[in-house]
Amino acid sequence: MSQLAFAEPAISAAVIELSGVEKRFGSLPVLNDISLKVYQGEIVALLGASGCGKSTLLNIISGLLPPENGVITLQGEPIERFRRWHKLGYLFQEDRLLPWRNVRQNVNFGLEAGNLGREERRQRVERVLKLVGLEGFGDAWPHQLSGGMRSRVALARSLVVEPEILLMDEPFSKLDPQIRSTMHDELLRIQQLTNMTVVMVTHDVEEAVVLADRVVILKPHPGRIHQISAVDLPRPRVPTGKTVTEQVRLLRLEV
Ligand SMILES: Nc1ncnc2c1ncn2[C@@H]1O[C@H](COP(=O)(O)OP(=O)(O)OP(=O)(O)O)[C@@H](O)[C@H]1O
Repeated sequence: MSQLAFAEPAISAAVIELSGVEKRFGSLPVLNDISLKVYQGEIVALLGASGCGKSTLLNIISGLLPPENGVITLQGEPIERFRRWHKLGYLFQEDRLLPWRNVRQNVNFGLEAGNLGREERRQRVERVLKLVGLEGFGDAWPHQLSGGMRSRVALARSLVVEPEILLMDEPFSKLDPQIRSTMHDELLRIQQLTNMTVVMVTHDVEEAVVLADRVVILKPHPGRIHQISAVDLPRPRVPTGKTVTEQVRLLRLEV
């Protein structure tokens, strides 16, 4: 792992670029001078102690929350001009499934803000259900599903828009370790297929090392970038493997 602060990969133009981003809530400064570039097909983990502003930063990248200062561009467009509904997927900590809708209808929810025709929507939903391993479960209801399956439905709903950027806020943190690990594999498989750019929030160092190409470590009061580390281990990364354990130890010293 490169311990160089602000290490950046030598690849194409940034898909996400933040420059001098600041955020306050009332008199509380939450983010201070955040500058970061994320490149096509990268998985970047935002890692840090509770309250350091990880979720706030993700919400700013998504355009849900305006910053006080700073510039944000997505694929070179100012964020307010970025056509969010079909380029950006957002996966939350809770699966947020609607209990009165079956699996297919929950996934279709991701498309309802757009202007695709009924047949195109139907095909996309079926395609994405297959992609996440839920083929044949379209008619099931949320209450009939295990935690892992619910998590797959939420992932499908965020992928059905075929996003170029996927933002994830600790989506697997409530799953038990075995299912969590399966979801990590699934995410990596889908990312390889689609070459999506992924920014994920986590407070789990091991999750960051297993999934990310780069780990951005934030420190609190106010939230700021402390270090950016490239994780250049081969995949698949085994959480209990020697190299991963060593990286986890090194990053833990920084968090
Ligand atoms: N809507 C809000 N209004 C006021 N303060 C807020 C709001 N949202 C977040 N904060 C505060 O901003 C700070 C950063 O919160 P944020 O949720 O971004 O941190 P985090 O690193 O994601 O934390 P956690 O790991 O616990 O989810 C915290 O002090 C929090 O209390």
